[in-house]
Amino acid sequence: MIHVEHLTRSYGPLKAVDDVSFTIDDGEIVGLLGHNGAGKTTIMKMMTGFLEPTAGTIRVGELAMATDRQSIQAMIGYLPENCPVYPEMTVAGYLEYIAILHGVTSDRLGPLLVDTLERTALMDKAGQTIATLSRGYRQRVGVAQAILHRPRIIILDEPTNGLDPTQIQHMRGLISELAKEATLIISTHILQEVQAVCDRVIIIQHGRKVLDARLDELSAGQRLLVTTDRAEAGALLRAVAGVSVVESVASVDGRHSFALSGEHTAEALAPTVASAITAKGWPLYGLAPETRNLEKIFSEINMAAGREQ
Ligand SMILES: Nc1ncnc2c1ncn2[C@@H]1O[C@H](COP(=O)(O)OP(=O)(O)OP(=O)(O)O)[C@@H](O)[C@H]1O
Repeated sequence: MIHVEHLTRSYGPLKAVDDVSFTIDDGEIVGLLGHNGAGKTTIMKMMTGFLEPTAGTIRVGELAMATDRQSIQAMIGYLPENCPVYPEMTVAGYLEYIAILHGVTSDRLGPLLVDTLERTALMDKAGQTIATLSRGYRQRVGVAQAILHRPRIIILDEPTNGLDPTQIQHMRGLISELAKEATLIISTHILQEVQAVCDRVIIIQHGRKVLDARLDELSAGQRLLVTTDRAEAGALLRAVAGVSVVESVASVDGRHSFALSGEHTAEALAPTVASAITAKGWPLYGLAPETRNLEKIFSEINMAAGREQ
């Protein structure tokens, strides 16, 4: 379990991270989502113990970053932004060097290396100099060095940045594999990335946490969407018991859709609304809870931020 409490980091007058708190359970895949400059990298650098917070605390289990930094770092695998690797070394040479830095003993070195090269599909590049690898393969080397010592927590800063669609697919597959055995925290400014691999999202905007939700909660029903062929259905729906707001949301090809909300959930409203429409003899083309997807929330948050500025 990772506890981040009131985390704040200033660079001179700029508050890059501003009073951010969250808890991450073992085994979760959490996406830190935000635009460039939102503060994601700064949060990750503090979570990996490479940057001191201006205020706030980070705890991993019973350990506190302020007092047990090295023990926490031994549990973490970190792919920093832009994947810094030594280009003049071979893939295997570099990974061996990283293993030694992690204190891996010589008897464990061989099996760990082979396993890591296999998991990251780098086996046939093991003897190749890193400088001669494509961006996608270099990124895999970055992930390989992060997972080499079998960390319980893996923190990847923009792991798909600069990759082509095939490489992105491979990286997503690798992330899903890694998630079977570790807690994963991934930063990205790409919404689809979160939707593809994460089970929870934390949106960061101007250094502040503006949303923290599980993706399955975000797709839970909210308003009830009703579609019939009568524009005047709005008035009828307003009179249905339990409905307090009716918004006309679409009129296409003679079909009119309304979004209803009120004191009851969309599911609870549905039977009464269906009866009201069918009692009139009107066709009911659609009756379903509206899904509040991440895309909509992200754009609402961005629009709100635009109004603030
Ligand atoms: N060492 C530094 N000195 C001064 N300002 C910094 C420093 N590092 C980051 N910043 C500023 O802090 C803010 C947050 O940066 P950060 O790199 O954490 O954001 P980010 O969300 O990771 O963005 P990106 O996706 O572009 O990496 C930005 O305004 C950035 O310019």
